[in-house]
Amino acid sequence: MIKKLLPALNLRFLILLLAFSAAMSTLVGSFYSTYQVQKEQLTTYTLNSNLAYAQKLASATDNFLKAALQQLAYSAKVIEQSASDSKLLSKEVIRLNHQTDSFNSVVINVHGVIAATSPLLEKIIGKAINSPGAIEALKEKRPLISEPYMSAAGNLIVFISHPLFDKEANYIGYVGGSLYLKEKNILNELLEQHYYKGGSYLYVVSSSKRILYHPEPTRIGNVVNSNSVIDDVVSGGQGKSLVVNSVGKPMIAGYAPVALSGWGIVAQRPLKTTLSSLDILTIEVVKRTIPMALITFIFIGLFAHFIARPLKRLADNADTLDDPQSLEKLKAVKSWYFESHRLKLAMLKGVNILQMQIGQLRHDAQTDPLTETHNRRSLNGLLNQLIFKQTTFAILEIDIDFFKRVNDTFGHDKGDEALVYLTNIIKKLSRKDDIVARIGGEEFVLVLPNEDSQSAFKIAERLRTTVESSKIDTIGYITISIGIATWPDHSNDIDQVYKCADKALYHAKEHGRNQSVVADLL
Ligand SMILES: Nc1nc2c(ncn2[C@@H]2O[C@H](COP(=O)(O)OP(=O)(O)OP(=O)(O)O)[C@@H](O)[C@H]2O)c(=O)[nH]1
Repeated sequence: MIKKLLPALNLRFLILLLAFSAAMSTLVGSFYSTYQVQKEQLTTYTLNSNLAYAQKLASATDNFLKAALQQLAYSAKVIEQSASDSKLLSKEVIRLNHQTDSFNSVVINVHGVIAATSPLLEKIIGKAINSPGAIEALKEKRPLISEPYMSAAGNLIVFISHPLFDKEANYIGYVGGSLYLKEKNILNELLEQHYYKGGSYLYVVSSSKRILYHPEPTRIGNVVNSNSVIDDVVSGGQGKSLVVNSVGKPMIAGYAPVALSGWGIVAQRPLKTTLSSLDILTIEVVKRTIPMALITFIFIGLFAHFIARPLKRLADNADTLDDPQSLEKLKAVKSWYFESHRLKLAMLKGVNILQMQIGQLRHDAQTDPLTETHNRRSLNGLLNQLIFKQTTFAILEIDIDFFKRVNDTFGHDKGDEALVYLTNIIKKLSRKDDIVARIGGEEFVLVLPNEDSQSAFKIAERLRTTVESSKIDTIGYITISIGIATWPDHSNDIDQVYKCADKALYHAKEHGRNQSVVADLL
């Protein structure tokens, strides 16, 4: 299994993999952390701006309500001058109505009966009023902003009133006005100045968590429970928070209370919208990063190639160190950095030693140790090469005569010296392309390429006579017998040629030794 995997996992691939994963994790990591930091900043910024906006609107609403109460207080003073004067009452409520343009105005006497209205509604003048706001105002006898309530005509109303007292400080009723929350009024106008972009909106709740203002009119009048922001703002708290709105959307909310009425103003923006610009920014950054990343990867690829190349070449050569050309191939490897250079030097050293040893072994395997001539195996190889090249040749099979006697008389060492001595004579008389081999104890072969029987015989005779006439210091004179055969004249089969030479040599021995004999043609 591992062996199967190994070829794919080359160094270049591993460097690429490492560089790619490092670059990718750095990129993804930096994108992620940048995104997170910016998301945090954007969220915090939106939280803060929503809080600031809610505070601003809460204060504006507070001022609006304060102004409304002050206007009522002024009217109350005017009315208190002459509460029984119905003309004055009418005049003042009309003036009040026109002054504020925020709500209608009405004067109620101590019995809860309507004394004057603006706009003028004659049919209700003199009638008792029993709306929750009116009842509350009569009961409280103080400047009051009522809880919102639903009127008989189905309007959501907040009733703002100021009590009336006579000169003796007896309570004589109140002057007040209704603010119709679902209709266009100054409160709506104030709130609608809000910039509703990207899903941002704000809403106002009463102290009883009823929605007084909402950009979606159907929500007005609804009571909102289980909302931490509303719970906090109606308790007078202000702050900022991530909340989920009534339709399950995460929102970034800022909220502040309206001190005078106990209402709460919540400004919020969908988290998704807030972050969408960040998503676009991130995609843009990724897009712009891609070309640079590609260039980097190409650069890494090239670099990986240059790092891996010398090691790959060295590894390729490692399999064929016994190849005679491996030394040259190794030298050609451009080992441009420290480790590859060290490796190359070590391999060169190894190859040198290996090839020297191989050379020595080859030499040993092919050479006769005593005479340093070819042995039989080497001779066969060389003859096969000649045959392969169709080079004709003659074989001289040379055998020392009565060599046993030499050994017996002078000892084996002297016999060895005689063998070396004979070798030197053979070598001296042979030409560059001739092959000298020792194939047995005192048996030699001299191969003469491109020689026929005749010229081979002449050379054999020259050799024989030279030996015959050369005195070896330690043992005196020796003679040799030579059998001669040629390839392919005697046979195409090299074994048969040997046999012919053998026969000729045997013939020489049989007929008095110290002679050269050419084998008969078969
Ligand atoms: N000194 C020495 N003697 C060897 C070596 N190899 C073989 N001999 C000897 O060579 C001799 C060969 O003897 P024989 O085969 O009887 O032949 P010969 O005495 O030369 O007689 P003929 O060949 O018939 O003339 C033997 O005594 C071997 O011991 C060697 O390496 N060194």
